[in-house]
Amino acid sequence: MAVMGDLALKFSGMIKKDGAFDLKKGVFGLPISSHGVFFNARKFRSVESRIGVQAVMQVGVESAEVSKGCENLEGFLGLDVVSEGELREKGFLGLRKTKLVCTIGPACCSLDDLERLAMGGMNVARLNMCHNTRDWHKDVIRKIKKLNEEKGYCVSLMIDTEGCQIQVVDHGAPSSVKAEEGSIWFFTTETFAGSRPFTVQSNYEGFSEGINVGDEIVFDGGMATFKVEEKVGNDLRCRCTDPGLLLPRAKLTFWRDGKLVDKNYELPTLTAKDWLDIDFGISEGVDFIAVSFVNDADAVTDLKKFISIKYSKSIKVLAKIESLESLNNLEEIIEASDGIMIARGDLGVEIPLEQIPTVQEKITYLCRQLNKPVVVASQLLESMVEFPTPTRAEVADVSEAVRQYADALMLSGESAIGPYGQKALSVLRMTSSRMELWSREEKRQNALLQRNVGASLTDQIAEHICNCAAGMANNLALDAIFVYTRHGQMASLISRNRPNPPIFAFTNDSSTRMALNLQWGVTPLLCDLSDDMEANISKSIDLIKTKGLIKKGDTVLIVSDIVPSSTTQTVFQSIQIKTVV
Ligand SMILES: Nc1ncnc2c1ncn2[C@@H]1O[C@H](COP(=O)(O)OP(=O)(O)OP(=O)(O)O)[C@@H](O)[C@H]1O
Ligand SMILES: CC(=O)C(=O)O
Ligand SMILES: [K+]
Ligand SMILES: [Mg+2]
Repeated sequence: MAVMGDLALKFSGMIKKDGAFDLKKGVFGLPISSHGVFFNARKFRSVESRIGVQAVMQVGVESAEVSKGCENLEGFLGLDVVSEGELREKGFLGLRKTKLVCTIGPACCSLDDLERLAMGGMNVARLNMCHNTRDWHKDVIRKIKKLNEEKGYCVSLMIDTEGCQIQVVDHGAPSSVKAEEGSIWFFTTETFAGSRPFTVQSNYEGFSEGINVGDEIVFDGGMATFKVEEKVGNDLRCRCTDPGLLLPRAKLTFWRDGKLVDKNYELPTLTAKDWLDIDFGISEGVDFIAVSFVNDADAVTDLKKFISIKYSKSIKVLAKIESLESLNNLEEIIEASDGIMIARGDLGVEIPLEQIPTVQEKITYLCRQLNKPVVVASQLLESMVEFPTPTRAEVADVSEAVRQYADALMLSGESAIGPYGQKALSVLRMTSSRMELWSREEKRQNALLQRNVGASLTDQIAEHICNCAAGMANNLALDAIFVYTRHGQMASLISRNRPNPPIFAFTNDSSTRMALNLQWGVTPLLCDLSDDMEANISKSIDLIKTKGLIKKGDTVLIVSDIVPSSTTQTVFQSIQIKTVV
């Protein structure tokens, strides 16, 4: 623990221009050298599934591993208590489609608080590694796992890396300083204790490199602005041109002729502390890693390789879109990732605010096209950090994200530090349910076009089956869609069509179940799956009927992509409709 503490401290102090990269190599070098020893079935599947028989063999290896942990699922219907309650109360069409992510912080970290959020519809709990200690995060993770195991909730866990950006060093008190118009300030990397009048210390050694006289320095996307008047060695002498508050850890951006001077790419996406946080998260069993300040696909690809080689397990990697550079490489980043977070907070520091709505719409559209879940994050209900009711504009913003068919919405400070976290969650819940209903009534999903994403024939067949399934379920006004899936691919392909009936995804892989928690309209269930598809179907229908959740006359559409573990059996991709008798 002492080592972790030291590193954390170092990185919140000064970013060395090369130090962080060296450390990253150190962490990464270890698993790379063992490449070839740990062959991972999942990795094989994605690469080799285009080569027929071999793919079946590899999937066979994996399914054998997977079923090891699920031996006692026979006759068990792993439906979470919240979905079950919602289903009983509101029926199939009443199930909420948009998923909800809550950032956990000091205002909601007791077991009771967490349970209230789980009951209120939190699908994913996000831990921002920028704040607090690993022990604090460990405690939250364990509490959530306890709630899942002992009380039947199904809340997935996400860690969000700190990353690094050019910031003002936090000297402790005073918490903020006012800069008056025309006042002269020095920007430096020289370290000093306490605060020094008219001096701002940056955390990045190279902050002034490439910056010219006449350039502007903007605090936190517009809190205050300075014009560079003189370069003095590594320091900058600046005049305040737009007065405002200088907060500790404020983000610094540099502008020339109205355009951002992009210095982010000089910094590593994953610092040494981030790698330690990632190791910590994986060993604590989190389901998602959200990577801050991704600039290109490489950061995501490297991390996914690292996880598959070192841990041989499936942990979903989400790329956070919050830099100008990430917008330039958007499509390759989405393709490389398991999902995207539109991190509007930091994004709004790098691009003009008026561009955020169109950028958001473009990203949500592209993610759906490429079949990757997308989370819309930051300031959705910002006023609720302080007040018990949202502004009308905030409700309109939430509705707009739902109208765009985002998979998930995220609370930040509203749940982490605000006193009205549960209320904010219920505002998200009610607002999204309302917009979902309107979208169904208006038949808006009929206009959704899908891009073909499958490369192999098998993948293309799966995709067409899912598109047809969604169309049939809507046109025939069926009650529910059941999909049997080991890796969640079919469930996500159906979800992509945003169909009216709820999608129940039956899987025997608990990591697939937790990952599907972020997917629009999918209720994941953990159950036993055999190679006998007909037996799987009738058993799950019986179990749901026994619980009184489905009744005689209900009609369900059933989709399956279970690939049998024996190569002598054929791949079972099917679509069928059953009326409950
Ligand atoms: N674990 C925590 N401990 C203390 N404060 C927290 C914690 N998590 C969040 N907060 C507080 O909640 C506020 C909003 O949280 P959040 O983590 O979403 O910040 P953010 O700045 O939007 O995210 P990021 O740092 O990834 O850009 C933060 O300013 C912070 O004060
Ligand atoms: C969520 C986040 O990182 C942001 O909005 O900046
Ligand atoms: K973060
Ligand atoms: Mg951010």
